[in-house]
Amino acid sequence: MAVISATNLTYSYNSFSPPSLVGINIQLPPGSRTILVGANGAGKSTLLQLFAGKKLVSTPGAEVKIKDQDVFRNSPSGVTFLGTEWAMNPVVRGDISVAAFLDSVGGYRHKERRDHLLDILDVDLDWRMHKISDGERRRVQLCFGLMAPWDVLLLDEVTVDLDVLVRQDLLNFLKDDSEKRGATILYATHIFDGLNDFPTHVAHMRFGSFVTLPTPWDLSKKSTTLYQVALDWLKEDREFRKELERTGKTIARGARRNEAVPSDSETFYRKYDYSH
Ligand SMILES: Nc1ncnc2c1ncn2[C@@H]1O[C@H](COP(=O)(O)OP(=O)(O)OP(=O)(O)O)[C@@H](O)[C@H]1O
Repeated sequence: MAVISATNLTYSYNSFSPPSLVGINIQLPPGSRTILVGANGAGKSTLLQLFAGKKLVSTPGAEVKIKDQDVFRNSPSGVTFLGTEWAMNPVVRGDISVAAFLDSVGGYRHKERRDHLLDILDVDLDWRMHKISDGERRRVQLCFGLMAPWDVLLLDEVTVDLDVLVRQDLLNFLKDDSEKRGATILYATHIFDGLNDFPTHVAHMRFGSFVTLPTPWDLSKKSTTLYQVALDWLKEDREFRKELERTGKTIARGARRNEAVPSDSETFYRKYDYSH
Protein backbone atom coordinates (compact mmCIF):
# COMPACT_ATOMS: atom_id res chain seq x y z
CA MET A 1 0.00 0.00 0.00
CA ALA A 2 1.19 3.51 -0.80
CA VAL A 3 1.56 5.96 2.06
CA ILE A 4 1.86 8.98 -0.25
CA SER A 5 -0.12 9.05 -3.49
CA ALA A 6 -1.25 11.43 -6.20
CA THR A 7 -3.68 10.48 -8.94
CA ASN A 8 -4.43 12.55 -12.07
CA LEU A 9 -2.94 15.56 -10.37
CA THR A 10 -2.93 18.70 -12.49
CA TYR A 11 -2.54 22.00 -10.71
CA SER A 12 -2.42 25.69 -11.66
CA TYR A 13 -1.78 28.47 -9.20
CA ASN A 14 -4.45 30.54 -10.89
CA SER A 15 -6.60 30.60 -13.99
CA PHE A 16 -4.19 32.73 -16.01
CA SER A 17 -1.01 30.69 -15.27
CA PRO A 18 -0.10 27.53 -17.16
CA PRO A 19 -0.36 24.44 -14.93
CA SER A 20 2.64 23.93 -12.66
CA LEU A 21 1.85 20.21 -12.38
CA VAL A 22 0.43 18.09 -15.19
CA GLY A 23 -1.08 14.61 -14.90
CA ILE A 24 0.95 13.41 -11.93
CA ASN A 25 0.43 9.81 -10.85
CA ILE A 26 2.80 8.59 -8.16
CA GLN A 27 2.75 6.23 -5.23
CA LEU A 28 5.38 6.01 -2.53
CA PRO A 29 5.63 2.98 -0.23
CA PRO A 30 5.90 3.31 3.56
CA GLY A 31 9.48 3.63 4.80
CA SER A 32 10.75 4.89 1.43
CA ARG A 33 13.06 7.88 1.11
CA THR A 34 12.62 9.51 -2.29
CA ILE A 35 14.83 12.24 -3.72
CA LEU A 36 13.08 14.54 -6.19
CA VAL A 37 15.43 15.81 -8.89
CA GLY A 38 14.48 18.58 -11.31
CA ALA A 39 15.63 21.93 -12.65
CA ASN A 40 14.42 25.22 -11.16
CA GLY A 41 10.72 25.52 -11.88
CA ALA A 42 10.18 21.79 -12.52
CA GLY A 43 7.37 21.66 -9.95
CA LYS A 44 9.06 20.04 -6.94
CA SER A 45 8.02 22.65 -4.35
CA THR A 46 4.52 22.81 -5.73
CA LEU A 47 4.15 19.05 -5.39
CA LEU A 48 5.51 19.07 -1.83
CA GLN A 49 3.20 21.91 -0.84
CA LEU A 50 0.20 20.08 -2.23
CA PHE A 51 1.15 16.92 -0.31
CA ALA A 52 1.48 19.14 2.78
CA GLY A 53 -2.16 20.16 2.26
CA LYS A 54 -1.25 23.82 1.84
CA LYS A 55 -3.34 24.34 -1.29
CA LEU A 56 -6.66 23.04 -2.49
CA VAL A 57 -6.60 20.95 -5.65
CA SER A 58 -9.88 21.43 -7.46
CA THR A 59 -9.12 19.61 -10.74
CA PRO A 60 -11.92 17.06 -11.29
CA GLY A 61 -10.72 13.50 -10.65
CA ALA A 62 -7.48 14.56 -8.97
CA GLU A 63 -6.60 12.90 -5.66
CA VAL A 64 -3.77 13.82 -3.31
CA LYS A 65 -3.53 11.47 -0.35
CA ILE A 66 -1.34 10.60 2.58
CA LYS A 67 -2.18 7.49 4.59
CA ASP A 68 -5.22 7.15 2.34
CA GLN A 69 -6.66 10.47 3.50
CA ASP A 70 -7.22 13.60 1.45
CA VAL A 71 -4.39 15.90 2.51
CA PHE A 72 -6.41 19.11 2.28
CA ARG A 73 -9.78 18.02 3.67
CA ASN A 74 -8.67 15.47 6.29
CA SER A 75 -5.21 16.79 7.28
CA PRO A 76 -3.72 13.36 8.07
CA SER A 77 -1.73 13.28 11.32
CA GLY A 78 2.01 12.67 11.56
CA VAL A 79 2.89 14.73 8.48
CA THR A 80 5.73 17.27 8.78
CA PHE A 81 6.58 19.75 6.04
CA LEU A 82 9.78 21.78 6.17
CA GLY A 83 10.55 24.33 3.46
CA THR A 84 12.76 27.33 2.78
CA GLU A 85 10.11 29.89 3.70
CA TRP A 86 10.99 29.24 7.32
CA ALA A 87 14.17 31.23 6.94
CA MET A 88 12.09 34.35 6.38
CA ASN A 89 9.62 33.89 9.20
CA PRO A 90 9.91 36.88 11.58
CA VAL A 91 8.66 34.80 14.54
CA VAL A 92 12.02 33.04 14.77
CA ARG A 93 13.95 36.33 14.83
CA GLY A 94 12.61 37.56 18.14
CA ASP A 95 14.60 38.46 21.26
CA ILE A 96 14.16 35.07 22.92
CA SER A 97 16.53 32.26 23.93
CA VAL A 98 16.59 28.99 22.01
CA ALA A 99 15.51 27.15 25.18
CA ALA A 100 12.46 29.39 25.63
CA PHE A 101 11.61 29.21 21.92
CA LEU A 102 11.72 25.42 21.82
CA ASP A 103 9.70 25.13 25.04
CA SER A 104 7.08 27.51 23.68
CA VAL A 105 6.54 25.14 20.77
CA GLY A 106 6.28 22.00 22.91
CA GLY A 107 9.93 20.87 23.03
CA TYR A 108 9.48 19.53 26.59
CA ARG A 109 7.03 16.91 25.22
CA HIS A 110 9.74 15.30 23.10
CA LYS A 111 12.71 15.90 25.36
CA GLU A 112 14.75 12.89 24.29
CA ARG A 113 14.46 13.56 20.56
CA ARG A 114 14.91 17.28 21.14
CA ASP A 115 18.18 16.74 23.03
CA HIS A 116 19.42 14.31 20.41
CA LEU A 117 18.66 16.85 17.67
CA LEU A 118 20.27 19.68 19.65
CA ASP A 119 23.38 17.54 19.78
CA ILE A 120 23.38 16.60 16.07
CA LEU A 121 22.58 20.14 14.96
CA ASP A 122 25.10 21.56 17.42
CA VAL A 123 22.62 24.05 18.85
CA ASP A 124 23.22 25.96 22.09
CA LEU A 125 20.11 26.47 24.23
CA ASP A 126 21.46 29.83 25.43
CA TRP A 127 21.67 31.39 21.95
CA ARG A 128 19.40 34.41 21.46
CA MET A 129 17.28 33.95 18.33
CA HIS A 130 17.78 37.53 17.10
CA LYS A 131 21.56 37.36 17.39
CA ILE A 132 22.39 34.16 15.52
CA SER A 133 23.48 33.57 11.93
CA ASP A 134 21.09 32.36 9.20
CA GLY A 135 22.66 28.90 9.32
CA GLU A 136 22.36 28.75 13.12
CA ARG A 137 18.74 29.87 12.92
CA ARG A 138 18.10 27.17 10.34
CA ARG A 139 19.54 24.59 12.78
CA VAL A 140 17.18 25.73 15.54
CA GLN A 141 14.27 25.57 13.09
CA LEU A 142 15.21 22.04 12.05
CA CYS A 143 15.30 20.99 15.69
CA PHE A 144 11.85 22.54 16.16
CA GLY A 145 10.47 20.92 13.00
CA LEU A 146 11.88 17.46 13.56
CA MET A 147 11.54 16.93 17.33
CA ALA A 148 7.96 15.59 17.18
CA PRO A 149 8.15 12.12 15.59
CA TRP A 150 6.70 12.13 12.05
CA ASP A 151 5.36 9.33 9.85
CA VAL A 152 5.77 11.35 6.68
CA LEU A 153 8.42 14.02 6.22
CA LEU A 154 8.18 16.43 3.27
CA LEU A 155 11.45 18.32 2.86
CA ASP A 156 11.89 21.19 0.44
CA GLU A 157 15.62 21.88 0.38
CA VAL A 158 16.23 22.68 3.99
CA THR A 159 19.96 22.08 4.14
CA VAL A 160 21.20 24.96 1.94
CA ASP A 161 22.85 26.99 4.65
CA LEU A 162 24.06 24.18 6.89
CA ASP A 163 27.76 23.47 7.15
CA VAL A 164 28.70 20.10 5.64
CA LEU A 165 29.30 18.34 8.95
CA VAL A 166 25.92 19.32 10.39
CA ARG A 167 24.26 18.46 7.09
CA GLN A 168 25.81 15.00 7.03
CA ASP A 169 24.86 14.31 10.66
CA LEU A 170 21.32 15.46 9.95
CA LEU A 171 20.98 13.22 6.88
CA ASN A 172 22.28 10.27 8.92
CA PHE A 173 19.73 11.03 11.63
CA LEU A 174 16.87 11.21 9.13
CA LYS A 175 17.87 7.97 7.46
CA ASP A 176 18.30 6.18 10.76
CA ASP A 177 15.02 7.53 12.09
CA SER A 178 13.12 6.50 8.96
CA GLU A 179 14.64 2.99 9.09
CA LYS A 180 13.87 2.50 12.78
CA ARG A 181 10.30 3.80 12.66
CA GLY A 182 9.36 2.91 9.07
CA ALA A 183 8.72 6.59 8.36
CA THR A 184 8.58 7.96 4.80
CA ILE A 185 10.56 10.90 3.38
CA LEU A 186 10.04 12.89 0.18
CA TYR A 187 12.93 15.28 -0.30
CA ALA A 188 13.48 17.89 -3.05
CA THR A 189 17.07 19.07 -3.26
CA HIS A 190 19.73 20.54 -5.50
CA ILE A 191 22.60 19.41 -3.25
CA PHE A 192 23.69 15.85 -4.01
CA ASP A 193 26.99 15.70 -2.13
CA GLY A 194 26.90 13.09 0.60
CA LEU A 195 23.44 11.93 -0.47
CA ASN A 196 24.43 8.78 -2.29
CA ASP A 197 23.42 6.29 0.36
CA PHE A 198 20.40 8.24 1.62
CA PRO A 199 17.53 7.42 -0.77
CA THR A 200 15.64 4.22 -1.40
CA HIS A 201 14.10 5.84 -4.53
CA VAL A 202 14.95 8.67 -6.93
CA ALA A 203 12.62 10.53 -9.30
CA HIS A 204 13.00 13.16 -12.02
CA MET A 205 10.56 15.99 -12.72
CA ARG A 206 10.51 18.23 -15.79
CA PHE A 207 7.99 20.94 -16.68
CA GLY A 208 5.51 19.77 -14.06
CA SER A 209 5.55 16.05 -14.88
CA PHE A 210 7.60 13.00 -13.95
CA VAL A 211 10.12 11.94 -16.55
CA THR A 212 11.32 9.20 -14.20
CA LEU A 213 8.80 8.01 -11.64
CA PRO A 214 10.10 7.15 -8.15
CA THR A 215 12.49 4.32 -9.00
CA PRO A 216 14.41 2.13 -6.52
CA TRP A 217 17.94 3.37 -5.92
CA ASP A 218 20.02 0.36 -5.02
CA LEU A 219 23.52 1.56 -4.28
CA SER A 220 25.06 -1.91 -4.42
CA LYS A 221 24.05 -2.16 -8.09
CA LYS A 222 25.17 1.32 -9.06
CA SER A 223 28.38 2.19 -10.77
CA THR A 224 27.50 5.86 -10.70
CA THR A 225 26.67 8.49 -8.10
CA LEU A 226 23.44 10.32 -7.47
CA TYR A 227 25.29 13.53 -8.31
CA GLN A 228 26.18 12.16 -11.76
CA VAL A 229 22.64 10.90 -12.34
CA ALA A 230 21.23 14.32 -11.42
CA LEU A 231 23.76 16.04 -13.68
CA ASP A 232 22.81 13.80 -16.62
CA TRP A 233 19.10 14.38 -16.03
CA LEU A 234 19.51 18.15 -15.84
CA LYS A 235 21.57 18.15 -19.04
CA GLU A 236 18.77 16.20 -20.74
CA ASP A 237 16.30 18.79 -19.47
CA ARG A 238 18.34 21.59 -20.94
CA GLU A 239 18.65 19.81 -24.29
CA PHE A 240 14.92 19.11 -24.26
CA ARG A 241 14.14 22.76 -23.64
CA LYS A 242 16.58 23.91 -26.34
CA GLU A 243 15.05 21.49 -28.83
CA LEU A 244 11.59 22.85 -28.07
CA GLU A 245 12.85 26.36 -28.53
CA ARG A 246 14.58 25.42 -31.79
CA THR A 247 11.48 23.82 -33.25
CA GLY A 248 9.13 26.37 -31.77
CA LYS A 249 7.10 23.56 -30.20
CA THR A 250 5.38 23.67 -26.85
CA ILE A 251 4.42 20.89 -24.48
CA ALA A 252 1.35 20.47 -22.27
CA ARG A 253 2.55 22.98 -19.74
CA GLY A 254 3.92 24.95 -22.61
CA ALA A 255 7.53 24.72 -21.48
CA ARG A 256 6.61 28.27 -20.77
CA ARG A 257 7.88 28.82 -17.35
CA ASN A 258 5.97 31.62 -15.68
CA GLU A 259 9.02 33.85 -15.49
CA ALA A 260 7.11 36.49 -13.57
CA VAL A 261 6.71 34.12 -10.62
CA PRO A 262 9.93 32.97 -9.00
CA SER A 263 10.15 29.39 -7.74
CA ASP A 264 10.82 28.97 -4.02
CA SER A 265 14.54 28.55 -4.34
CA GLU A 266 14.83 31.60 -6.55
CA THR A 267 12.95 33.60 -3.92
CA PHE A 268 15.27 32.24 -1.27
CA TYR A 269 18.46 33.09 -3.14
CA ARG A 270 17.15 36.51 -4.17
CA LYS A 271 16.34 37.22 -0.55
CA TYR A 272 19.85 36.40 0.55
CA ASP A 273 21.57 37.62 -2.61
CA TYR A 274 24.79 35.60 -2.34
CA SER A 275 26.31 37.43 -5.30
CA HIS A 276 28.23 39.89 -3.14
N1 LIG B 1 2.63 31.38 -6.46
C1 LIG B 1 2.76 31.04 -7.75
N2 LIG B 1 1.91 31.50 -8.69
C2 LIG B 1 2.02 31.16 -10.00
N3 LIG B 1 2.98 30.30 -10.45
C3 LIG B 1 3.86 29.81 -9.56
C4 LIG B 1 3.80 30.15 -8.17
N4 LIG B 1 4.81 29.50 -7.52
C5 LIG B 1 5.46 28.80 -8.47
N5 LIG B 1 4.89 28.98 -9.69
C6 LIG B 1 5.32 28.37 -10.97
O1 LIG B 1 5.17 26.97 -10.86
C7 LIG B 1 6.25 26.31 -11.52
C8 LIG B 1 6.86 25.30 -10.56
O2 LIG B 1 7.49 26.02 -9.49
P1 LIG B 1 8.11 25.25 -8.25
O3 LIG B 1 8.45 26.28 -7.21
O4 LIG B 1 7.22 24.14 -7.85
O5 LIG B 1 9.44 24.64 -8.92
P2 LIG B 1 10.65 23.90 -8.21
O6 LIG B 1 10.92 22.65 -9.00
O7 LIG B 1 10.42 23.72 -6.77
O8 LIG B 1 11.83 24.94 -8.47
P3 LIG B 1 13.13 25.24 -7.55
O9 LIG B 1 14.06 24.10 -7.78
O10 LIG B 1 13.65 26.50 -8.16
O11 LIG B 1 12.69 25.42 -6.14
C9 LIG B 1 7.20 27.40 -11.99
O12 LIG B 1 6.97 27.61 -13.37
C10 LIG B 1 6.81 28.63 -11.21
O13 LIG B 1 6.98 29.80 -12.01
